[in-house]
Amino acid sequence: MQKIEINGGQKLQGRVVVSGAKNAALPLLASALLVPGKVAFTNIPDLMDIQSIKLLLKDLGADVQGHGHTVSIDASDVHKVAAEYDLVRKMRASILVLGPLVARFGKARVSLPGGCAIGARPVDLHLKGLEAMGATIEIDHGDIIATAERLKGNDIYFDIPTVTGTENLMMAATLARGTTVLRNSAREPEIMALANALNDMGADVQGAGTAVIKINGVDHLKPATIRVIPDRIEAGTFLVAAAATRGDVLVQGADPEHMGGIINKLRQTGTHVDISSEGIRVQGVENIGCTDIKTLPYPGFPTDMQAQFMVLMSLARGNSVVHETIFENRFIHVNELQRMGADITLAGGNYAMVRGVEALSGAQVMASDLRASASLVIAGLAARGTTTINRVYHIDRGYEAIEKKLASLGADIRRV
Ligand SMILES: CC(=O)N[C@H]1[C@@H](OP(=O)(O)OP(=O)(O)OC[C@H]2O[C@@H](n3ccc(=O)[nH]c3=O)[C@H](O)[C@@H]2O)O[C@H](CO)[C@@H](O)[C@@H]1O
Ligand SMILES: C=C(OP(=O)(O)O)C(=O)O
Repeated sequence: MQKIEINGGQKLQGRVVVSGAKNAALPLLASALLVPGKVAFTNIPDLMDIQSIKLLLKDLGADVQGHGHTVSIDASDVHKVAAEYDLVRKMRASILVLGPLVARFGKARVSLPGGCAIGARPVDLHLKGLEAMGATIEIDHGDIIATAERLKGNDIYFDIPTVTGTENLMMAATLARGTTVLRNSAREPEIMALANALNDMGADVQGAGTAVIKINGVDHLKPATIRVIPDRIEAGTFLVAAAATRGDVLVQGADPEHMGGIINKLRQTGTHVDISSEGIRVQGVENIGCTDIKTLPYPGFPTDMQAQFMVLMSLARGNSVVHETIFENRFIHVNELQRMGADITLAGGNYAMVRGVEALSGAQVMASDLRASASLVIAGLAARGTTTINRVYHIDRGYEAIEKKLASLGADIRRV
């Protein structure tokens, strides 16, 4: 099993180009199932999760072409509506094929995603929404079976703003009869990107990016060419890595409009953040200030940046409180950071108290999930000595060529 080895202590310096967003690309690729024709995508990130969804779409009978950053999907000849357990278990976002399949083909069978390291992550709100649109839902031997001759528009209220739930229902509603209104929708930039793409395909989606999304159903969607937005979490990870190593990095192509929560917190630590037409530049400071973090749905501080930010707080002067409100078990990185000398106490109720230390020290650590892995990489970059991160496959789900990008900024990092 591959590991990443880092000799810490180098200040990151230079420029790095942000990749396309994983969490935008996954629903966009799934949305191609709605179209009887070829949909072309550019700026697709080269990641394991993208390989997983391409395999799933191929298995359903879609013609999937291209590699690297350009992919086309032609779902004219889809002959199978079942997403198998082996594909779904590798990537929870496989649930995103449920809405498109039932909307276009009247039936879908998708293995129920299990819990994962960061929490139980139920999909009940996806299923209730589809039921409200007239689908019959059964759970059979661990699979969700959804059937509907044609979905019907309805007024749907999400108990919790769910990102993939909003995306699934928005996609399903494009081909439903009549109007669907989604209330208390998630407002993440990836949802607006999906709505724009669906509209380019001939759908009528209004209000994405706000809590109320209105979708007037149409009979067919048509091919289009879609560019994936920049990855705000990858960009944020590089910015935090620059701040933690007291470096100076420009993340080219990062969209500051999508990153208000992250930029605000970086500035509260005293880190210099400059926004220009090229992207976002961070200049780290010796005396990193402490700040409290509470993860919230967008536009609040993203849970997908919590682990990385905790490393910065571990190096700050003073104490910070980190409150994770989205997932019930997203502190698995804490044990590993403690092994590197971080002073963090879990206070229950999803609170962590972080007392800043002078320096972290390199150690053997274990990655447990995607963003936990990113936090260990940042810790390794800032630490004194050598850090070896085991189970590094988690990071390949969501970071394109991470060690190459970091090496280009002067990090002493390699895969072994
Ligand atoms: C592929 C993708 O885009 N993944 C992102 C997406 O995941 P994902 O879409 O899975 O996360 P959700 O927004 O659905 O989850 C938010 C909260 O709602 C709960 N919930 C969700 C659905 C449901 O039917 N019932 C329910 O109770 C979840 O357990 C969680 O506590 O948003 C998360 C929150 O920003 C991010 O961490 C993930 O990176
Ligand atoms: C939790 C994440 O992804 P997923 O929802 O695909 O598990 C993430 O991107 O941090």
